Amino acid sequence: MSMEDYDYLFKIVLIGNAGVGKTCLVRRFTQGLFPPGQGATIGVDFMIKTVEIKGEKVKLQIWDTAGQERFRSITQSYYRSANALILTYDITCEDSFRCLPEWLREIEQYANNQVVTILVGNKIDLADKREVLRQRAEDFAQAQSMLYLETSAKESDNVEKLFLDLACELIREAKQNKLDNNDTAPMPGEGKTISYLNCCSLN
Ligand SMILES: Nc1nc2c(ncn2[C@@H]2O[C@H](COP(=O)(O)OP(=O)(O)OP(=O)(O)O)[C@@H](O)[C@H]2O)c(=O)[nH]1
Repeated sequence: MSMEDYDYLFKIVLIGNAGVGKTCLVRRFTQGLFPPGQGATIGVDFMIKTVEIKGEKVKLQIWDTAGQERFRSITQSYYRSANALILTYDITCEDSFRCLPEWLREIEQYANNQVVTILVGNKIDLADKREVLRQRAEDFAQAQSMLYLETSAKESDNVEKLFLDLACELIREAKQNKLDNNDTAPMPGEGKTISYLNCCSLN
């Protein structure tokens, strides 16, 4: 495939506390594996996967950021150009959920105001260790106008759906923006509600 052989190019950035499973989600999606003994990300990693949605080729640039506080100034610089953010927490770790408002402040401060954000509760294979009820997370996501999905990188649960639904939403927005000719682009600081689209759900 040549460099130009795609219809859309989107940048997706994963953020969230250390250890919630961001790298495992990316590796499951891009390489189809669950890496044993995955170490902490240093700074930022980058992977590419091209998918086809309704006959259109969509190239996804996926940026996996380190959750550790000490890398925050590096990772913040990747927010600005993101088309979508995957804000991840671990359903077995209350702390990772409690930190979400802090992450939302980061998004508010550093991301572009058109960014599509999806909240992801990872590690649903560890159901008996769950600390954050699904309803609570759904309510939180809805209050913040975010999409919500629960995944397991380990069991490959909802991982394809996560990235394909996002790609689908980004295509929809790109087409809409073209139609609107940017007349209705939100003003800085104006919130944006995203409707959830299931147009290319796999399950
Ligand atoms: N049971 C289970 N464990 C998972 C899952 N996803 C990730 N893990 C484990 O959680 C730990 C952290 O995973 P990472 O993918 O490195 O987490 P991260 O969010 O990228 O962490 P940082 O790079 O430090 O920000 C590893 O031990 C993984 O094996 C999952 O879906 N289920």
